[in-house]
Amino acid sequence: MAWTSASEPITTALSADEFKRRLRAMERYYHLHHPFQQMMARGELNREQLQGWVINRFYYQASIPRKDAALLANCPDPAVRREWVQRIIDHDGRGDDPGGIEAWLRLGEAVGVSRERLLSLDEVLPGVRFAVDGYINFARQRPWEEAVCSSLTELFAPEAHRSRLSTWPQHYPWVDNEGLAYFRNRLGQARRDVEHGLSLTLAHFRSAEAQQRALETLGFKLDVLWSMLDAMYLAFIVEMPPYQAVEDQ
Ligand SMILES: O=C(O)c1cc(C(=O)O)c2c(n1)C(=O)C(=O)c1cc(C(=O)O)[nH]c1-2
Repeated sequence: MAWTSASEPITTALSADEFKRRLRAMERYYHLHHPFQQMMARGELNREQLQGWVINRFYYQASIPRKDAALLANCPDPAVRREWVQRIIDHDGRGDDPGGIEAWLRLGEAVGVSRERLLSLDEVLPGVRFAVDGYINFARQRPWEEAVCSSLTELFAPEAHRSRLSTWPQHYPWVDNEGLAYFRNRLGQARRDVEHGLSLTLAHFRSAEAQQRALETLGFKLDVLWSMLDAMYLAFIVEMPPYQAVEDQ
């Protein structure tokens, strides 16, 4: 895998600063750099392609609280749970706050996809489903500290949200600006999440072996995000959705 061969194995325990630097260096493989997102930022997606991204990414959004609930179920530390539970509330909402999943449904409406169509999950590509389910299952099966570490791609997410906020109004003026609230809301939430996730990762991955495992865990998560976009690229850009060859016969 690209991110493993590009990264020297850790053989002696790194200082916190050096370990953080190594985690941040994984940004090079973040999905922001995937050709699909590059096309999105350059305004090269047509309406159906942008809609396809919103429809498929909805499966990720809808699955994040289930992933976080799996982490909580594995975590015996009430202090960690007390903070981590906020992530579920951010997505599901509470009281007057409708939450991130609702914000994504509004993003769907802003790009011309009804909430019924998003909620049905009927158009989620199998590759996207497998990648996202892989993330949920990882949180179910692995120690909670690794699930914490796997969320650290959020270190890099604010740049992705900022890019969409600055490029969409210019390139996709037909998208209602109100619909971009999801990206605006995540800027603050991701910063807070990352501080918590990073401090837990620094505290729990101290030996060389553990730090190496942390890099590999972050690499696994990069794979999840990249694979989702590979599936979308094949279906919407190459125009080779699953089973098309069979159906064309
Ligand atoms: O739009 C993006 O590029 C992006 C990336 C990520 C990420 O890096 O996992 C998340 C999000 N958005 C996001 O909105 C979100 O709520 C979120 C939660 C998590 C996580 O792993 O717990 N990642 C992300």
